[in-house]
Amino acid sequence: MTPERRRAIWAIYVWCRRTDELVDGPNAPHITPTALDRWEARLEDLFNGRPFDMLDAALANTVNKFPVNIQPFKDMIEGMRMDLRKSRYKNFDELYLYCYYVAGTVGLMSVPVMGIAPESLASTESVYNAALALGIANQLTNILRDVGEDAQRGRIYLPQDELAQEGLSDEDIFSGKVTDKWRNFMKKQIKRARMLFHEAEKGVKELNASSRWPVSASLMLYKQILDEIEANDYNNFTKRAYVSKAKKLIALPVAYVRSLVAPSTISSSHRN
Ligand SMILES: CC(C)=CCC/C(C)=C/CC/C(C)=C/CC/C(C)=C/[C@@H]1[C@@H](COP(=O)(O)OP(=O)(O)O)[C@]1(C)CC/C=C(\C)CC/C=C(\C)CCC=C(C)C
Ligand SMILES: Nc1ncnc2c1ncn2[C@@H]1O[C@H](COP(=O)(O)OP(=O)(O)OP(=O)(O)O)[C@@H](O)[C@H]1O
Ligand SMILES: [Mn+2]
Repeated sequence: MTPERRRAIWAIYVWCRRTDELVDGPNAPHITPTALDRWEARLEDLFNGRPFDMLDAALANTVNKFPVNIQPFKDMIEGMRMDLRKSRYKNFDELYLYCYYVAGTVGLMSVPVMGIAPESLASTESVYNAALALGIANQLTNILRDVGEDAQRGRIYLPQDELAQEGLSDEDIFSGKVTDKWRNFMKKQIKRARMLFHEAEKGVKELNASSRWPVSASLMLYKQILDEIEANDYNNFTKRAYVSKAKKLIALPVAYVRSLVAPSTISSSHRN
């Protein structure tokens, strides 16, 4: 990315990390909905050019330079409120909403910084849809990787109706035994996450040329966590799926070559 864009993404990353840290970090037990209201007031202040601290100032600078909207930031805070309120999700619709709040929003925050290629003929809406898909896919992957860890905190970020369809209950998650029922359930969840990564891939080539490589690389790296869950024979209860340094290094040149694909132009959109 260009140095300016890189700094902007860094500022967004830091704000997201700090927001997540409120509910997941060492101070989490003291975090009340009121504390999140205060965090939201700070967000509004920095969007109005009145940052509270140095890190807020970095984001204030970013929203000055790029046409970033405040809504996805507010939505992420809403996701943290949701996380404080509930620890079960009835169906995929409910889980999707949570994933939008805490991760789809990251895609919406990033596109105005990454920029859409000036020569792209894709609709703005379709690029945002791809960015949303990448956020949701990442979050679903994060959830599938962390099933055991989350269960230890009493949390199950999986659709209850789909667990039931497979004959699984909360108890099965807490006992953490890899059974055929669990493998079947996991196969379907992995398939859904891969579909969303595929949706996202279509959008990468529409981004500004300098932004394609980092997005393509992070997409490939995160998607590979799904392969590692399979390689662990679906034991995401006691084994943390991770992509080795070697595989990460190999992904970089592959992502680079993919990032050279040109955006859709008149000729390519008329191809079919
Ligand atoms: C057209 C197109 C494809 C555009 C690209 C759009 C784009 C850049 C999308 C980025 C998507 C992305 C990186 C989403 C992050 C999703 C995620 C995993 C969120 C985590 C939430 C909380 O979950 P949980 O508590 O279960 O997780 P932990 O166990 O605590 O990890 C988050 C932690 C929320 C906070 C998110 C971040 C800290 C990541 C922010 C990242 C960026 C701003 C970098 C984006 C840049 C690039 C190059 C991908
Ligand atoms: N540069 C990046 N590209 C793509 N995704 C990223 C990037 N940086 C962070 N993320 C996503 O944001 C999430 C949170 O980032 P973080 O750096 O805190 O890592 P983490 O794996 O969550 O670590 P921890 O287990 O300590 O919370 C990551 O799991 C990953 O999904
Ligand atoms: Mn977290």
